[in-house]
Amino acid sequence: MGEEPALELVGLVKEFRGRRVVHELCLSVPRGSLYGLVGPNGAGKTTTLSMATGLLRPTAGTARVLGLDVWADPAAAKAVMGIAPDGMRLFEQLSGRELLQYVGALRRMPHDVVVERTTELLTVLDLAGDARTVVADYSAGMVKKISLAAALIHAPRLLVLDEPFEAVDPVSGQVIRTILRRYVASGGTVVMSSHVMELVEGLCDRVAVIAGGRVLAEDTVAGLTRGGSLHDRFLELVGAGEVVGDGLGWLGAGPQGNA
Ligand SMILES: Nc1ncnc2c1ncn2[C@@H]1O[C@H](COP(=O)(O)OP(=O)(O)OP(=O)(O)O)[C@@H](O)[C@H]1O
Repeated sequence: MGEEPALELVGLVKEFRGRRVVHELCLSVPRGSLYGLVGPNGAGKTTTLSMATGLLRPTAGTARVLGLDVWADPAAAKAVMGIAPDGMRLFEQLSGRELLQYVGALRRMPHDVVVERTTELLTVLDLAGDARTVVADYSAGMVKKISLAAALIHAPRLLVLDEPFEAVDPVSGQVIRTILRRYVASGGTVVMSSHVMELVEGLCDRVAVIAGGRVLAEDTVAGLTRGGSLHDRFLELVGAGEVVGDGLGWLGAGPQGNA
């Protein structure tokens, strides 16, 4: 029998007040992959990742992390995962350093290890100068970076990141790419959602395209793009449609402007 996948979703369903937004979704993320999840706004990426990581109870279906059932055995599954969900509520009145030390303590890590890793993460992510600033005063990009640091501090085996590059400057973006590549090279697995096709194409080895709560396609980047670009393949799969057409004719400085 082969190794269990790093993440395996089987028949995941989510309904909000009777409205189904994720439809019996199945996904298998092999260990050691850098896996991209792409899809239009409202496709169900965040909902799926939230169910996969124990943040949102599925209406039906199962999520397993390295063979551990996320909903039947949440403590064991969460111990091997690092997660940075979109819009995660952080303890904002803590400074960046305090937040990482708090997360390390929650993970029951030895204090000296937490202190050492905190300093290293803050330095690498260019947050050392703001280590004493409360997270409430961080910019959006800084929040992304401190969330990533919090997800990494216990050296998880699976990293699940919702839009990790959103609002991050190019230099930090490069640092994060290097961290993720290095993490995967050392045996970790990353699942990340993104709207930036070029980024996913350059960074990920496998991709799933999700729309309307269903997986439309799943393959290696090369298998999916077949020599073209992920951007074009994405538009082809989700249906580019007519982008604006003749709509918004009122927009501009014409005679009816400000009417
Ligand atoms: N708490 C909620 N209550 C009701 N509907 C919700 C809730 N959360 C998400 N939805 C709906 O579920 C669908 C999927 O949303 P989700 O946030 O998972 O999409 P997404 O792919 O992450 O989108 P985006 O790319 O815009 O972040 C949307 O139609 C959204 O309105």
